[in-house]
Amino acid sequence: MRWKEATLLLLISPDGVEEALDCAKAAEHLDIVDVKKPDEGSLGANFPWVIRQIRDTVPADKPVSATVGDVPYKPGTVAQAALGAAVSGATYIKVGLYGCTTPEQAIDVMRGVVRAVKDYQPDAFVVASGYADAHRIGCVNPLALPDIADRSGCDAAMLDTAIKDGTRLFDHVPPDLCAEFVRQAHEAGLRAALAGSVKAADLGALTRIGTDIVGVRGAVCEGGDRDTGRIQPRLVAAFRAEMDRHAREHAASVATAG
Ligand SMILES: O=C[C@H](O)COP(=O)(O)O
Repeated sequence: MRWKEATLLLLISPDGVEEALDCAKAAEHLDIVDVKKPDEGSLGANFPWVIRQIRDTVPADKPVSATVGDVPYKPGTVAQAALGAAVSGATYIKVGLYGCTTPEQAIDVMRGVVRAVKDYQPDAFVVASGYADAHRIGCVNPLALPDIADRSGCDAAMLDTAIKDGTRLFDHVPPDLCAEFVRQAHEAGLRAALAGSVKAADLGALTRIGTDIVGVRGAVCEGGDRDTGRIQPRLVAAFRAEMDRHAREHAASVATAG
């Protein structure tokens, strides 16, 4: 995919084909459609045929991403699953390194994923995801993700939250540490993606620190509820409008400072 420098992209995660249709209605307001199965975890993997149906549902110019799951430390299993997501039509492949307790384990898993996916589709975009609330599940430190992504040949480092209990990205990794995450990712030539019950109120900070992709579900679901609410095209449009407003304000303040 061609990357617009210094632009925050919006990734929205429908839970299946019906919600992907709602994303398609709001296609002009989003950048990436991310297939997941929230009832199987924060980065729960959906079925291959769902990925394929969603690829057929959303406009061809919108990349489809797929989560491979909150994965165990089983590099062969995960590499094979990641290839399955790519064969099913996803061009962004996201892996949640849930069962990796050390950077070495995480690198092991992601090297396998990168090889499996890029042997099949060299321009696929591979994302290594850690968890902002890693301390609650005992997995690898979130700030290790840029180095893990870099050393395994990924395209992006990401953070999400593992436990969706209303706590947000910044509750676990405050903005100054997220800024360090983004800085390290950029220094390694990677993109930085951030998610975790992100709300419109977080967009100012995410914009200022130079985040490349913001991942959202709950904030664009009816009632702000990622489990019982459905994605609403009008909420996607409103969220995008807030992103655009912050982008304009940030550009103006940079121009003034310069
Ligand atoms: O990748 C993005 C996630 O689906 C974020 O979901 P959430 O905003 O409900 O935490």
